[in-house]
Amino acid sequence: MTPGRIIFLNGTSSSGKSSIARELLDVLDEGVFFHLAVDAFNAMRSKRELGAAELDAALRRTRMGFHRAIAAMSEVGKDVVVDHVLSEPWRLFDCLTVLRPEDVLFVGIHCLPDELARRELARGDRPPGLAAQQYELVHSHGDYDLECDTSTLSARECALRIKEFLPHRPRPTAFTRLSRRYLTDGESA
Ligand SMILES: Nc1ncnc2c1ncn2[C@@H]1O[C@H](COP(=O)(O)OP(=O)(O)OP(=O)(O)O)[C@@H](O)[C@H]1O
Repeated sequence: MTPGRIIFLNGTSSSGKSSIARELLDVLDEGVFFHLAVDAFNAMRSKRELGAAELDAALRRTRMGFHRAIAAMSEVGKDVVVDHVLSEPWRLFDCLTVLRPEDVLFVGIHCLPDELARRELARGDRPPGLAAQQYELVHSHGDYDLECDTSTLSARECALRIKEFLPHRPRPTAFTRLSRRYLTDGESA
């Protein structure tokens, strides 16, 4: 069975990942893509109050499960658009461990800090300062197949750029280069 393609969108909160993922499902007309969002996985959890340590452990395992769900969908031939925030090094390392690197198109979603703060205030459903706190962390590995800046492009325009790029993605992929750096050569983040 041919593995499904994985379009992996990584950026801070409010950078526009979910908006791009929705547009991608609309514009990608070859194959059937599924949008897998880390937020949606977190929202599946029962709402029982947890202590700080228990919550941390639950969130970590939820993310590990999320990474494996992406791998499982791709393994059974489903194409996926992933919407994630790689704000801790282990999240990227875990993805590098469980996903087939050649199947991943790794897309950095950027947005200027002032615009992120404006969006956070306007949407009102994210704590102020969340995006700023993640800003330096999410792109620290510094390698992508493609990057989009939503300060200047609409979600639709980003989706169209990704669609156009998908058949021409370079080999080795960014995930392959990152696997070599972090898993084979043992570089730390
Ligand atoms: N390209 C864009 N230009 C202007 N506004 C945008 C753009 N993309 C998204 N937005 C707006 O920014 C807000 C956050 O967008 P979205 O939910 O797509 O971000 P996200 O990265 O998925 O955030 P989170 O990780 O917090 O769920 C929304 O109000 C959305 O309408």
